[in-house]
Amino acid sequence: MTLVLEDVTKRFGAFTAVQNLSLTIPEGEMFGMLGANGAGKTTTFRMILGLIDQTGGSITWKKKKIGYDSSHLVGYLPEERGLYPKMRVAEQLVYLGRLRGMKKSRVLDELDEWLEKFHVPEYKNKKIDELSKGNQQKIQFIAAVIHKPELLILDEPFSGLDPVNVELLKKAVLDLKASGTTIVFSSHRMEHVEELCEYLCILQKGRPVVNGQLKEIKRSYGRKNLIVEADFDLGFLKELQGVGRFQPFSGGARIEVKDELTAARIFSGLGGRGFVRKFVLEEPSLNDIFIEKAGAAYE
Ligand SMILES: Nc1ncnc2c1ncn2[C@@H]1O[C@H](COP(=O)(O)OP(=O)(O)OP(=O)(O)O)[C@@H](O)[C@H]1O
Repeated sequence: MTLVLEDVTKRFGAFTAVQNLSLTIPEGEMFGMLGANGAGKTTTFRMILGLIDQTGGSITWKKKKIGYDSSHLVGYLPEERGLYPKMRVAEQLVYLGRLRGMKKSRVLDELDEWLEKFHVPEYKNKKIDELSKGNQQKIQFIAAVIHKPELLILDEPFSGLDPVNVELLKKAVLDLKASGTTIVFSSHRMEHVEELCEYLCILQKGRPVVNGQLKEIKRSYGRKNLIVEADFDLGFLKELQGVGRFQPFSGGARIEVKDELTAARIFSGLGGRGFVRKFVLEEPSLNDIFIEKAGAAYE
C-alpha cells in the first residue's frame, strides 16, 4: 500500500472542507475521486501533494510525507491550468523538467515521444497561446508526466477535451498505469471513472460516503437496473414491491429493482399484456450509486 490518508481533516477558518478522510490507495492502481462541486477533491489533492497542510490526520506516500523535496516523485495536473502563454512548448517543458532535476536533452527526447503519441509533433516550437484550449491541456498533461512520476494526480483531466482527445488521454493514462504509475484522478464523468478505476471514493461535503473497490461497491449496493422495452404501458410496474426509481423512456422503462426476485416477479407480470422486445437485468451504474450517495446527478 503506498498512498495512505489517515483520518485527514482540513478546515479553512470555521469551514470544514474535508473531514475524517481515510483512504488507502494501492501501488500501481488508478483511483477515482468523485464528488459534487465543492465536495473537497482538489483540497484533498493539494494536501496529498503537500501544497497545503492538513488540519488533522496524516498523509504518507510509501510511509513518508510528501513535500517539496519529493517533487520528482509526483506529477500534478491542476484543475486551474497554468502554462505560461508566451512561452514556446519546448521551452516551457524544459523549464518545468529542469525544476524536477531532468537534463534538457532528456526533457526534449521525452517531449518528442509525447508529442508523437498525441499526434501533435508540430507544436514543439509553438507558443502556448497559439494552441487551442484542449491542446494546451495535452501539453499540461505532458508537463505533469514528463519526469515519469511514481504518483500522478490528475484533477479533471478530461474536462474540455473532444472525444478523440479523451481517448488519446485515456490511452496515455492506461499506459502509465501499465508501467507502474499510481494514479489518482477526479472526474465528474462517471463513465470515465467506471472504465478506468478499480478503486474509488465518493466525497460528500468533505466526508467519504463511498470508498473501496468498484466491483465490491456495486455488489454491496445490491439494487440492479432492469431495462424493459414493450409495446404496452409499463407504468403499473411502479407500484410493485421492490421497485425503486422508475424512469420511462420512449417504448420502455429503466427500473431500479431491489433484487433478482423482484425482476422475476416483474417478468411473470408482463405475460399476456402484449409484446416485450427487451428484458435485461443490469448491474447498477456508478452514476446510480453517485446520485444516491452524493445526491447530485450527472448526465
Ligand atoms: N483556500 C480556501 N479557503 C477557503 N475555502 C476554501 C479554500 N479552498 C477550498 N475551499 C472550500 O472548500 C470546499 C472544497 O473545495 P474543493 O476545491 O476541494 O472542491 P472540489 O471537490 O474540488 O470541487 P470542484 O468539483 O468544483 O472542483 C469548497 O467549499 C471551497 O469553497
